[in-house]
Parts: sequence; C-alpha cells; structure tokens
Amino acid sequence: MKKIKIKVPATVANLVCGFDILGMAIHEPYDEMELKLLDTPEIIIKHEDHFGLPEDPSQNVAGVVLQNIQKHFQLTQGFEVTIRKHIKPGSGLGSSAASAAGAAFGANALLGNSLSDEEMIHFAMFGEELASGVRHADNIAPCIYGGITLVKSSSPIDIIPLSTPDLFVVAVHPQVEVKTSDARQILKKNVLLKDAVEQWGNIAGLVVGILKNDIPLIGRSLNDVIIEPIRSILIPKFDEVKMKSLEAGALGGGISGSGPSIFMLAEKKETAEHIARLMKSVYDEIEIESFVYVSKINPAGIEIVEEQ
Ligand SMILES: Nc1ncnc2c1ncn2[C@@H]1O[C@H](COP(=O)(O)OP(=O)(O)OP(=O)(O)O)[C@@H](O)[C@H]1O
Ligand SMILES: N[C@@H](CCO)C(=O)O
Repeated sequence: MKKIKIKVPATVANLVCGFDILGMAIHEPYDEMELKLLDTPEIIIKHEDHFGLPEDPSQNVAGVVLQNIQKHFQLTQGFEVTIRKHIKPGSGLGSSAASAAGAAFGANALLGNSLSDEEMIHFAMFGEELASGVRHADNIAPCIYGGITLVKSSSPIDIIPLSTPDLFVVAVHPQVEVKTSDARQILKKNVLLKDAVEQWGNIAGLVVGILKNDIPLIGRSLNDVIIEPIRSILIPKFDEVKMKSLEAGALGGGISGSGPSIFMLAEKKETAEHIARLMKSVYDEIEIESFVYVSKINPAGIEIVEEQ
C-alpha cells in the first residue's frame, strides 16, 4: 500500500475528574488526513485548511511523529501528509492529538501494520509533547482505540479500553484560544489530601458507571474538585453554561480537555439539542462566536476511508 485516507475524530480528554487519564472519542468534528509513502526520505506536510499551522515537520505534531518513526526504524522512505483540519487548534477537542494519532496510525498502515496500538501511542505522544510540553495520552488513546479509554500508565504505556455508553455528547467551542501548555502552567503542583480523596471517589465511580452502564452513577461522578476550579476562570461564562445545561437535563459535564470547549453528556437527543441551543445563546449574548456540536461517543476511533 502506498496511500491511505483516514478520518480522525475529536476527543474529549479528562472526562471532568480524570485529569490526564480518561478520554473519549466523539463523531463530530473530525479531521481528514491523507498519507503517502515516499521513496525518498523527506517528510512533507501540507495543510488544506485555513488555520495557518506550521508545515515545517519539526514544528507540526504530525511531522514529529513521522520523524520519530522514521528515525526509530531507520527508514529510507519518507511520508507526504495532507491534513484537512476541522478540529480547531487550541479548542480542547484534541486537535493536536488527532494529527499525532492520525500520523502514527497512517504510517503504521503504510508500513504493513507492524506496530501495536501501544507502539502507535508511544510515537503519537511525541506530537503531544510538541503541542503541550507533556507526553500525555488521554486524547491519543481514545483516538486510536475508539470509545472511552483509561490511561492506567503512560510510562510504560498501559491503556484500558472501557465500554461505550449510548449517550449524546454536546460540546460548545467559544472562539477564545486556550493553549494546553498555558492551561497546564496555571495548575497547582500539590493537592490537598481531602480533595484527592474526593477526586479518587469520582474517578472510580465514573469508571464503574461506564463499565456497568449505570447512567445515574456516571452523572454523579462527573465532578472535578482539583482542576476545574482553576481552569474555569480562563473560560468566559463557564459557570452559566454548566448551570443552564444541568438545569436542562444534562447528566453532567465540564471542561473538555484543557478548554475552552465545554462538554455535557445527555441521554436523549432532544435534551442534547436543547442544551446546544442554550450554550450557543449564552455566547451570543456576550457576542462571542461559538460552534456547537451534538454528537455521540465514537466507538471506532480512526476510520480508514480509502487505501491504495
Ligand atoms: N497538526 C497540528 N494540529 C494541531 N495543532 C498543531 C499541529 N501542529 C502543531 N500544532 C500546535 O499545537 C498547538 C495546539 O495544541 P493544543 O494541545 O494547545 O490544542 P488542542 O489539541 O485543541 O487541545 P486539547 O489537547 O486540550 O484538546 C498549537 O500551538 C498548534 O500550533
Ligand atoms: N489532559 C490534558 C488534555 C489536554 O490536552 C490536559 O487537561 O491538560
């Protein structure tokens, strides 16, 4: 095979209480990527979108992933990657992870599928390191595995795929940029033991709720006493969006990844669509443009569209 076209989904990292360890893939939005194997060793990055992302491979997350694969396997071949990005960079919807995971997945397919899922995650994390300064796998893992994943450990890589509850996901992306690197820098380095105990209870409750498909347990576990109180100040109208969504019947939700997107889970489509309208109206009132996605959890992750 010389060429592959893939659809790479957006992801919601943290799932409120599981900072750096929980994440889920969603159906909308998604990036389109095409990777070609070259006979010569260059790595060429092309963007068919308007985000102005770097095309220098060492500055693009897809590029650094491919450089690391090339170096590790001492390849004489190179790659050409064309990215049509729909997941806005800095949105908190896993834009950098999509390019990183897509590059690892595409290269693996072009090289005969010799990498394990863990190896793809290993290489994709070089992209996250470029974007945020940290090798975290909570966006990459659900992109590659699909559904909801638990990063039991990122060194050594130990990923536990959980199940996929039949829930709607509503995400609003207000057009303010929050870089993951900045949103990490403001976090406290130490936490109080009483807060850690509460957070452990929420994470355990959420994982059990997902595995047992216990929807009320999922809802009452979606609480974050450590990260959200600090990061939410970076997101205009966060408290109002959350309060109105919960009043409208959301199971729960919070900051998507490092923000500024906010996500909510809902059992019914009508509830999800109502929450979407409420979210948009909050930002319309203060004249901040926003995009709203009503989606579902994506059990498949990256999808192959065409291979030659
Ligand atoms: N191919 C790429 N796709 C997206 N971002 C890229 C890419 N290459 C380099 N970047 C850089 O990565 C940064 C965006 O990553 P960041 O992690 O901040 O946002 P995000 O992926 O939307 O957020 P989150 O990880 O919270 O979901 C920007 O500085 C952008 O220039
Ligand atoms: N877990 C990461 C996800 C964002 O990429 C964070 O919250 O910083």
